[in-house]
Amino acid sequence: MGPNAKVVVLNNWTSVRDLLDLRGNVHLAFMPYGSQWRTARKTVMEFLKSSEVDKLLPLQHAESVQLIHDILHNPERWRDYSTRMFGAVIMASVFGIRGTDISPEGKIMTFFDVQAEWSGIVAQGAAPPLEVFPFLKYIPDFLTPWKGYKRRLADVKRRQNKLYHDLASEAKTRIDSGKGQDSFAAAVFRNNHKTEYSQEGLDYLLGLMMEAGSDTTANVFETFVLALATHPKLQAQIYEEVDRVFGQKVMPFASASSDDLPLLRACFYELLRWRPSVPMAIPHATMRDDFYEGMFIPANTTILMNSWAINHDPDEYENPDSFDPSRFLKHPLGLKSTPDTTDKVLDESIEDADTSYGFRRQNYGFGAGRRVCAGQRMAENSMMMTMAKLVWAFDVVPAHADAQLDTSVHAWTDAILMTLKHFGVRFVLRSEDKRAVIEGEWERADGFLRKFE
Ligand code: HEM
Repeated sequence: MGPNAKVVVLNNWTSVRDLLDLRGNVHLAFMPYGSQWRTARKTVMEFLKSSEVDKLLPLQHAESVQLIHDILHNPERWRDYSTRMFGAVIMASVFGIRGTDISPEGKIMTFFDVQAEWSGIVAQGAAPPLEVFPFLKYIPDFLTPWKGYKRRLADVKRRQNKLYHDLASEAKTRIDSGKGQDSFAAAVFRNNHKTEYSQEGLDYLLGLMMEAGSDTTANVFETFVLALATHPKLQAQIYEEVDRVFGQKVMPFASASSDDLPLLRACFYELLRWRPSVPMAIPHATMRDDFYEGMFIPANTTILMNSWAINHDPDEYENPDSFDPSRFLKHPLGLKSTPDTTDKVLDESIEDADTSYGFRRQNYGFGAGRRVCAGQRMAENSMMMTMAKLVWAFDVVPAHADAQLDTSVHAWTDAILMTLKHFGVRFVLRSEDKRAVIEGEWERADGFLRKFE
């Protein structure tokens, strides 16, 4: 909760547009909106703008080849490999370091471990509501339901800081020795005479990219695997599309610009709508007093954007709880009708909002307002690359033919970042010829990825 213990939950897209996108007088609870944030956002946007991010496609291709090769050889560990892959794309592009290790002590798994712990600690209801009941701080820790909360928070923060610091130091040493010159870290170190980040600021800025870009994307990919296993007819249609474009002899190289894969792209949009991995986005907070539709919202009120409710609004989406990518083939925003666009003054500055639909965003899975996800294009490239290869290589089926896989909300953990609980799937190689193609591509990919060692 915000410092004044007040919370406003935005449950429809028009209130998100009005309060976050058009007024923009809010900031993120975790890093106040101010000059420090503006500098960081500018640095991050420079690296994540489409023209720069598309240069990472060969890396995303090579890493996704490794993912498919890993699944082919050891399908039981597919989730470890998916975690590794999305972490490794950020490690290589941000720090210039290759991430191959999937042992629990390796950098990527340590990162995911710390991240899961942090996400659990800050989840709604897991932290003591000290702003509402200040007397709680006088109650001995062992008598509260949040027993050990402070110690756990301090411990996770210490582990996180150490990990970020170690990664930044390793990147610096490599960059000083002439390696990793085109990484985000190298650009940040080169320009630091202008931006003047402290050591802690640098560690945090680089760590933030890892935090923001890896498990979010891994979660969406894992949801795709579940969607394939539970929608065999749809899977056959996606395979048909991928096969038509790439054929049998090469592994797909797909990206956000692949206009010849409309169904695959629709799957990406539908995954973000159906099961948004950050269902309440990141808490924002108002900087000053405000009025909205007759309501007074004092400064320092926490603003929660309920992407889940927006994405499942039955007035806007046909059968909102069904996974149905075709809705995005019928309507660019996946809607059953066009929302009213006439009542609001439009502001040309909103990124990624479609003016033809009254500044409604294409989807709300990436948040909204000034703090909207900076990595949307990078996420779409990574997802298109991996989804196309997965479908090209394997038929994804439930582990037990007669078992019904759960796709209800109960199949996910309840935390800031929704993660799928265990579910059983098998990956059936589509043809023996493809095994040889995968092995050949893997050799080339491994050669490419060696430059990050
Ligand atoms: C499908 C995958 C992804 C999802 C669902 C996602 C979702 C989000 C959400 C919900 C936010 C908070 C927005 C808000 O508060 O309104 C966010 C912020 C952010 N995301 Fe993503 N994200 C994804 C991938 C990425 C990638 C690949 C990167 C690249 C490193 C990235 C970088 C960022 C950054 C830097 C921010 C913070 C922006 C700021 O505070 O100014 N994200 N993301």
